[in-house]
Amino acid sequence: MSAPKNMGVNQQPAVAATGSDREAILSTRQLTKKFGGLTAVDSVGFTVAAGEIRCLIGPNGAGKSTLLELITGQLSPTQGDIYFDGLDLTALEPHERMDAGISVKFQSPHIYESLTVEQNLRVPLQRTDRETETVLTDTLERISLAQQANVSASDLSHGEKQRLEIGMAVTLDPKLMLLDEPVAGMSIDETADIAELIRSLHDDGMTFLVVEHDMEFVRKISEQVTVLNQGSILRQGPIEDIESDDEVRRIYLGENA
Ligand SMILES: Nc1ncnc2c1ncn2[C@@H]1O[C@H](COP(=O)(O)OP(=O)(O)OP(=O)(O)O)[C@@H](O)[C@H]1O
Repeated sequence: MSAPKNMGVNQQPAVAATGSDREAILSTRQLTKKFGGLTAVDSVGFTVAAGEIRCLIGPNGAGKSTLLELITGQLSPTQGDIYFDGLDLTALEPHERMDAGISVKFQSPHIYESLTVEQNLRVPLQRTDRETETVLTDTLERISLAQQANVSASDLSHGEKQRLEIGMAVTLDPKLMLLDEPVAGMSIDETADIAELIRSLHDDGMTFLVVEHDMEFVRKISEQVTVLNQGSILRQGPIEDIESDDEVRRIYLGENA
């Protein structure tokens, strides 16, 4: 997708270019990140509609994680802008982006192994004025870990740890959740649990941008898919169009479908 035309520095497109008439919640304009001579993200103009689950796929090294890190503010762009929910995020610190309503779950678990499940969920809640006990009860139910509330996080399975970390992000009630390969290394049952969790959060209005290689999982959760290749958007559209696209199959899906 090309960058929206005639857009001033502080404007964002009102409508997501996804074939949907829903409002855009996230958009980037000419977003670029160079590491020395390598352009990891190359002038990406990209829009996610409020309330959608968008999957971002592409070969290893395509720039998917870098794009997420630009959105969270872990990385600063070499060029370009990021707009979220009416705000120009580009110069904001990661914690300010979190306060604006963006939560992230990176690829490797970032939980506190020595704390219990419940204690882990209390950590992000310390920075909010949300009603802690109600949020805790709701979140434990939602991530299906109510029975393990007092279990040490170190004793959880891989899938449970991933659910706990998504739960930690959910306690902040984000408008947009970024997930980097949430089902990597999971069993079929664990993967199905995460798909169900994402769909239930989506039903409650949360927007998702999910980087994933597992196409079975992508099919389960996402209608619109963006394909990144060598830092640029190669294709964007409904999952069935993406899966039948010859070039996408040649560079990526041939091995992963
Ligand atoms: N901090 C960094 N310093 C230098 N190069 C980097 C850095 N981070 C990423 N890269 C390079 O940028 C390119 C894009 O990497 P990125 O991790 O974003 O790809 P990806 O699509 O997420 O890949 P994967 O599917 O393997 O996770 C790669 O060539 C990678 O080696």
